[in-house]
Amino acid sequence: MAVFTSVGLDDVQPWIAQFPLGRALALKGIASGIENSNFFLTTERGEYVLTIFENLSFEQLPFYLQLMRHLAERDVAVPAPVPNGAGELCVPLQGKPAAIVSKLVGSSEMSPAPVHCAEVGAMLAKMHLAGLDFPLHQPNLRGLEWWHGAAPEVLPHLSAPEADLLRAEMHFQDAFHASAMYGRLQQGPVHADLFRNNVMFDGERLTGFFDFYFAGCDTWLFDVAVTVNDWCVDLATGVLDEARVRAFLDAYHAVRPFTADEGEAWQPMLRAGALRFWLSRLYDLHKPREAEMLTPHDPTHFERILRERIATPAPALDS
Ligand SMILES: Nc1ncnc2c1ncn2[C@@H]1O[C@H](COP(=O)(O)OP(=O)(O)O)[C@@H](O)[C@H]1O
Ligand SMILES: N[C@@H](CCOP(=O)(O)O)C(=O)O
Repeated sequence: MAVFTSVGLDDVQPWIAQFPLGRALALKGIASGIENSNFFLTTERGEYVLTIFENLSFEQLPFYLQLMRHLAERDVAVPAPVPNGAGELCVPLQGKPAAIVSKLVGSSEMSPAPVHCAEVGAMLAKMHLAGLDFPLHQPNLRGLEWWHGAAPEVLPHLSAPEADLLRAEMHFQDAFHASAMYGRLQQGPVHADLFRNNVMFDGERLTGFFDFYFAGCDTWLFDVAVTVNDWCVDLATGVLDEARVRAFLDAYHAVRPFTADEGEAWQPMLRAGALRFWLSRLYDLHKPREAEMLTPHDPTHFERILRERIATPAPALDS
């Protein structure tokens, strides 16, 4: 259940008058999701999604909402936030920040084939290029610095082999992030959490990326690695499916060619993408936030992926 703040049509009616959407006709809570309260909202002007943010503050939201607006204006398939009459994208509802965005058609593709991976790869490259002139900056808040804060907190909860892996990978990633080659990688706004459940498909047609609330500025290749580690993986073993990886990378490369530095950084970056989610899942399991709402995801899935990426080279990038 993912409606943490309950709102009814009567609460929304006076509030929605500030938006150019006409009257609210229906409001229905959305069951999935773990961070925010989401509702399908029907108004006289069409179908929207209303989100009440449970953990993010008014100060944090402009980066995410402005980024979505920027991308939507450049034809990237993302929900477009609707400004109110004063041009604000985020306004209080029940004392919490809230926003209305356009509703994407379709549903998540949880068993992707190469054709779906190609769609995601091409749209991700388009998104990276469209973000080049986005003026706001926020670092990836789940990047190397966060890993250094989280690792000592989770280490006491790990078995000896897990602790050895975590220490060794942190050491490896420190060296990778400090390298001249890493410093030359193209950076910009990235989604940073583009898992299967954060993309909509209508059949084989991608209709949008959503859930931008882990977005930040980081290397484009990190975004590619995070996405490939989810979309192209055999969920039971963590092994990459070559056909899906090739479809994804070829489609990305056709829109935004990979560089030679990215080719060199690819294997360590896949490990970085696995470490990031192993760590955050460990952290959520052992150090739950006070406002934690649902059962945390299984960390061993990403431990398996990390071990697999260390043991077996992934298909190479073209450059
Ligand atoms: N713009 C949108 N268009 C259509 N459905 C959406 C949109 N945004 C969210 N949803 C639906 O709401 C669900 C929860 O959204 P999500 O952003 O993943 O929540 P949370 O941030 O709480 O994890 C999604 O699985 C999707 O079904
Ligand atoms: N994708 C992350 C968790 C973030 O949850 P989301 O529903 O907001 O995408 C993970 O799998 O650990």
